[in-house]
Amino acid sequence: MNLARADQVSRRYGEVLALDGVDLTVRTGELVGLLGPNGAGKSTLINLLVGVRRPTAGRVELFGGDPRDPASRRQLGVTPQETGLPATLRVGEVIDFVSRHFPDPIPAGELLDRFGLGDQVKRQTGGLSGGQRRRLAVALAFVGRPRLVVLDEPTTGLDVEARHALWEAIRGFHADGGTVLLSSHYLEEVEALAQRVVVLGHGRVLADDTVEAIRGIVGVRRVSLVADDLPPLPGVVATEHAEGRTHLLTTDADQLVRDLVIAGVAFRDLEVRPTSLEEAFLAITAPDRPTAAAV
Ligand SMILES: Nc1ncnc2c1ncn2[C@@H]1O[C@H](COP(=O)(O)OP(=O)(O)OP(=O)(O)O)[C@@H](O)[C@H]1O
Repeated sequence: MNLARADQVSRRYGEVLALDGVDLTVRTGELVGLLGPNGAGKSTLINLLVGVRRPTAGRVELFGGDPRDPASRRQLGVTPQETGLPATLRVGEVIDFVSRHFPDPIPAGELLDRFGLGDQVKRQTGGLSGGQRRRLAVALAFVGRPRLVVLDEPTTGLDVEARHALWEAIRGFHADGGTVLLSSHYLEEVEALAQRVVVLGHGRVLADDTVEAIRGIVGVRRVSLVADDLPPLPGVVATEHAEGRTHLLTTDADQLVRDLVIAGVAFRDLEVRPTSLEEAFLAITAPDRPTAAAV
């Protein structure tokens, strides 16, 4: 069953086209990562799917209905990117307040243990660390035993330990049959959690595939050098020329450098560095861009 669906969805904010013809389907039992650089449109897509905003064009569905209809959101848990907790309320009181909205909430103690906050129940939220506050905000999405949880950059600002505690909680929910859509800047986070990855860039879906397939694409490196003439080189997925340098995008930089040496290329100023997600995707998905030509 489709729990959330976007069908040719666009969203404009004045001059900015934040989403441009996006298709996305989240099915029961999936753990889907939404990956993309700043401004790619991740939060906008999430806000449309959970009914906070309306699309400019296209259709959005949640549990088969309109996300803006409260009835469609009964089995949904959400943690937005920015959250605010009343500073003077205690952790237990916040959970109690949210729990009262649901017929069968998870007991506060159990929820807090799951999120590594078991000893914080009596603390005022204003006295929590930033990481503890974020974990509480994420935990609140799970209070009502939702079928679908949507988390917008759940681990931003968390240290490694807190991040891993949160990953465990998300994995536990998924292992019990829960469905998750989470956005992230971090490939590492999506790799650790998701089976399927949807990559957004400039408001478009650049890829929608398994983690393995996406890793293959974003594992691209940039071998950059100055050379007068280059022979055809195996393993180069795109070539760019800029400011007198040639940039070769490849999935195996070591082999490419060996091939350059074997071919006797008189290169100078060699640099090897990872491509950003955005660079890799733009290079691979838009081979007819003026600066990138598939070899
Ligand atoms: N309320 C708004 N008013 C005007 N422009 C907006 C608004 N919300 C988002 N945008 C613009 O829409 C585009 C997509 O933003 P969005 O927040 O969806 O991206 P994102 O992928 O979630 O980015 P980030 O990773 O930085 O959170 C950006 O250009 C952003 O500036």
